[in-house]
Amino acid sequence: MTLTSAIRQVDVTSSEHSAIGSKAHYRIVPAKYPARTIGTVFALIVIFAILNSVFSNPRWGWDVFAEWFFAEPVLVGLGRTLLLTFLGAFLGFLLGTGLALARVSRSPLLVGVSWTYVWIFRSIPLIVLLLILNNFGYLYETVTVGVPYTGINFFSWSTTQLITPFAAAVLGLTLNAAAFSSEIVRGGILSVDQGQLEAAAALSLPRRRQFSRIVLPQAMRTILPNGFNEIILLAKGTSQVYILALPELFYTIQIIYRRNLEVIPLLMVATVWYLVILTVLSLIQRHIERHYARGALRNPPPSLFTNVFRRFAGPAAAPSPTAETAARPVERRTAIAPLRSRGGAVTIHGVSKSFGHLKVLDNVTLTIPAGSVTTILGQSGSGKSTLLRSINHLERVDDGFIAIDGELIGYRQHGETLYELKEKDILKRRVEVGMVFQNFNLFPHLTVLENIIEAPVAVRRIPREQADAEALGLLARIGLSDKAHAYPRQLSGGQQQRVAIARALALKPKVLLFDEPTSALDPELVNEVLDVIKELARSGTTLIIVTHEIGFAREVSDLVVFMEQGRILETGTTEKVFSRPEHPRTAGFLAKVL
Ligand SMILES: Nc1ncnc2c1ncn2[C@@H]1O[C@H](COP(=O)(O)OP(=O)(O)OP(=O)(O)O)[C@@H](O)[C@H]1O
Repeated sequence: MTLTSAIRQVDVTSSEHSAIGSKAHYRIVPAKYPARTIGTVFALIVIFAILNSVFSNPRWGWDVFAEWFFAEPVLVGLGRTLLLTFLGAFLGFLLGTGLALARVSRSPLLVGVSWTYVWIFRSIPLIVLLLILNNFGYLYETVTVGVPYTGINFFSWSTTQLITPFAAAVLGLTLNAAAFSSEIVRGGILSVDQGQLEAAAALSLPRRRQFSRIVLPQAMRTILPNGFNEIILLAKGTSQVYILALPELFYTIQIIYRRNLEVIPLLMVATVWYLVILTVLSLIQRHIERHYARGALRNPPPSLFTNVFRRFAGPAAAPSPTAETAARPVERRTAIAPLRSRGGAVTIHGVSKSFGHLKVLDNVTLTIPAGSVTTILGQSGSGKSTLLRSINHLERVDDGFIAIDGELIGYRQHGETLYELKEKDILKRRVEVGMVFQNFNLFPHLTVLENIIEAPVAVRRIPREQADAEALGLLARIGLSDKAHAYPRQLSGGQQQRVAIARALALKPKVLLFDEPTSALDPELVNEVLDVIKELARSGTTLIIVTHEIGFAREVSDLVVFMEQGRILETGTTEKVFSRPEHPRTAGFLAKVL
């Protein structure tokens, strides 16, 4: 194509555009999909043919169906099916959750017990298990509670009286469901990102709270679809208790059709009741899944209720969030006032750490003055992050110790010996050290405000109103007041990292650790985070920053540490390290990056 023809073509296109732009309203004709229309018509014909055949064929016996559908014995059987399903699912998931926790615990004994349980009970067919439990009285005539091997007994029952057919059914269904649900719950726990646990631990949340508030709600997204599958299988599986002559829904139906020989209509009674049970379970599942989907999607689809409301009220009735946000004035950040009068002094003494044969920290000794800003520089893999994570004991060191204001993190000293603290005591000491991660590690199922107040409320026991007020103050300082009720996935990377900084600050730590806070950000978002850290540098809190942003390190640091192969090669003021590096490796590194 020549240049003139190209220009002519552009002219034609732009004149077409201006013709389109001149008219106010157009009729929009939707695209046509003939194959889709033919498919829909075919499906309607097939559905009509099936329904017509089902309702016009007298052998289906719909009159008998109507007679028995609400009959008392059927409803009693249905009630028993529902009770067995509820008890089996509830107790099964309770036991299954315990087994899953045992399986992911650090105790080899608990792991072994859980693994063996799942291995045995997933192998035994339910029907066999039910029969064994029903015949337990043959194996053990009495069940006794007492002190073993002493002859001291408190209670004694006859096994056949204790394990009735109903108890055997509940026990069998529970033991069976527990084995399967344990794997479902374990799958859910494993699906939660490791960073979430680290962030919860860095915020000093107690173990139980880490599980109930952070891990479980996120694991539920994975647990729920499989879990409801298991409950639905259980609801249908209850029909196997017919082997114990227990008249649940299906067994009742069998008794009736053996008497009146109306097999098909009565099987339809059972089928329709099972359909009703499954429909109700599916609706419950949908509702619970929506609850646990909080924050999982950037733009969650509206609920069924909202859809119906919008249809009747018209689109204008729903407020437009974009209009609302647009109307808000652009917020300006206010300077970050000192959060505490004095940061903590950090003493790192003779710290070494290996991963297998790889020595990652080699006899590191460093003193960081209270209220100072220290940046740790060095090539990739030199041990910077490991040193930082050792300061708040996220990484356990092999040798040496780290203290904040003279108080050891992770250990108790007695004479020449250091005793490692229990996890709950480590969590208490960790409150003094905040941490901001490279990948933010915000809790995606909690709003920005909930992320920030989680630790102050759970760890420092600050009343909710006060925690909210302080969190809103922090959000104003980082210029994100209007995002208090947004979920992390609805924020940009830079905004997420600013919230992560606010979350760490909310505990008012003496020392704040930054692990490459900008390396997961697009270049244009880096400055907004660095600006917040610069403000913080004047706040009195001790900051220790691992970063590859050399210009920023030069501007903000009081102390610069250069690491290589797990050792500190050089430490000094910014002026000294950047202008007159002593070690040739430091000079080489700076020459490369500056
Ligand atoms: N959990 C672990 N298991 C085994 N090796 C590890 C583990 N964590 C870190 N390492 C290794 O330890 C060394 C130091 O890692 P570290 O993350 O501290 O380096 P870094 O200086 O922070 O690097 P970067 O700048 O690339 O983040 C690396 O060789 C790394 O592969």
